[in-house]
Amino acid sequence: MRDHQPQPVSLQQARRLFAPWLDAPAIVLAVSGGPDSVAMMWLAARWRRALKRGPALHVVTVDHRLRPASAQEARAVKKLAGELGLPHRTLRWTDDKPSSGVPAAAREARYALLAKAARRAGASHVFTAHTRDDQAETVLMRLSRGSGITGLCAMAPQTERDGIMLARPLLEIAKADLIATLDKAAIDFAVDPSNSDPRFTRPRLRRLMVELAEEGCDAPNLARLAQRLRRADQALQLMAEGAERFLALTGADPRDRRGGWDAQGFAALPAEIQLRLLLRWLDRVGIEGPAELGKAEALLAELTEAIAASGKPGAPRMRRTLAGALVTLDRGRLRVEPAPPRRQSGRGGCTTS
Ligand SMILES: Nc1ncnc2c1ncn2[C@@H]1O[C@H](COP(=O)(O)OP(=O)(O)OP(=O)(O)O)[C@@H](O)[C@H]1O
Repeated sequence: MRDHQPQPVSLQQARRLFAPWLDAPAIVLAVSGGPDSVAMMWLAARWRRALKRGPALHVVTVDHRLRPASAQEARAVKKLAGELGLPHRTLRWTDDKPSSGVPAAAREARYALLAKAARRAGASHVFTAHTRDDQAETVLMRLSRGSGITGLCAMAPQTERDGIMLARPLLEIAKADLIATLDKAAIDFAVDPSNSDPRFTRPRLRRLMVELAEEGCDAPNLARLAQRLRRADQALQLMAEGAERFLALTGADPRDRRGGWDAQGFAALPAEIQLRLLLRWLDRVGIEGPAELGKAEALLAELTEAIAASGKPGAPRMRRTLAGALVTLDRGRLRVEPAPPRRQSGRGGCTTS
């Protein structure tokens, strides 16, 4: 294992990290009171002060009211934001809490509140303080669920939600460096006990990572894997778009009853591109949300066999439903259409989903 010697993040480094957002009109900093987001607030405030121009910064804390200390933590963030000359708002999660899946519901509510706060502040972006360690944990979590290439890309540096860009400027920074930054500046932060509660997956993975790191499977390597896969994923996505335009030349779009793609042309594409096209059309046409990767792979394997056999006499037609879409192979044409409504009883016999 290569030991990482924690280093405070310098102003010069902060300038490089935040530079892509220099021309944003305003930015909401999502600050929970934990070390990562407090360090982000401190660094962004120094960056903004040194610039003497750039986006207006607004600090927002969401009080989920799940722990007795949460209101006090929000007040501590407000106090520090004030000392740094930044406006601060606390938004409370007032919805009824679900009986299960509280962390996921809290996350969903948090992002909705942050997007609302951004719109109100005229901000184009919300910054969260996800670190390289969070990225590595996400990769491990996805690995343990058998994710494919796209899933293993883990968190993107920037994504869009409800017209607001969610940016993660610290995704390449080690958590230990952010803590060293706060230590050096003598700034206090909150410690959320649920971050080490073994009932949750992430804390368990965090513990596991200490052992994995001994074998070289450490946060820098896992985060690097995510970065490399993101590059590959983007390239494959472009190839899939090109292949789709090419297939469109061989027939109408796959929803068209009289058209559809030329099945042999589809089968000649690399398997990964076929899979991406299938997933894309299932998503566009189906009404049940994205198809599961494993199910789409199984369907593609069946299609590949059926297309190979389709030139032979007596080759059967193929009809399968998945994720609310109907995939058919008939007389050399491949179609993906909305699935007809399901029959209440009886044996349909052609359902893959
Ligand atoms: N209650 C909250 N209010 C505002 N922003 C939050 C809140 N919880 C999380 N965030 C944002 O989402 C990011 C990731 O959340 P996560 O739960 O992983 O971090 P955390 O445990 O709150 O600690 P830290 O602040 O050290 O990241 C945070 O860095 C922060 O930017």
